Amino acid sequence: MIALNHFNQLEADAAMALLQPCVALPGWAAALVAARPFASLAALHHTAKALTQSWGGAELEQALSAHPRIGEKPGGQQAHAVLSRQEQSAVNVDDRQLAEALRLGNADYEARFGRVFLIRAKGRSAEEILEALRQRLTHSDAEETAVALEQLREITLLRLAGAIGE
Ligand SMILES: NC(=O)NC1=NC(=O)NC1=O
Repeated sequence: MIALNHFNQLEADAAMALLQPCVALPGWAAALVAARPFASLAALHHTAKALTQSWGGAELEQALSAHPRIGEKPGGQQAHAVLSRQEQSAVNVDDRQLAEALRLGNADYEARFGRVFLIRAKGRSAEEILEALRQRLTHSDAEETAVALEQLREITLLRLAGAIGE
């Protein structure tokens, strides 16, 4: 984590590199970097959130390339893989029955919507995630795109909060 005033002063490419693991949408990071300097963390988060409002199906598809399935903790040391593992740390898939239910749920979701099931995993147990997955399977395409985008916004802003602090 770096301080806001340090972020404000970083070279643009270093600032972009810091934001890259938040979401695989370079346009969002570039717009946030261009909006510096920020007078407060609240101003940073206000702008960061505002910049997510224009996201639609295309952005969701692009962003999902950097999100592993729930329950499939990604390998490797790339920043977004490390973050995914941390976010999914509470998803206790040692319970084999639960792990299998998540695996099947992911498969059902992908068959229904044609993309990976995305949920803000931080602070949620595997049971809560499975329940959300089952509930979201009942959504229309439009409803589910909106819900998945909201989860992407939550994950992005949580990662931003982890990258830049006081
Ligand atoms: N498919 C997913 O929902 N992935 C993820 N959710 C998170 O909160 N972090 C992830 O990588």
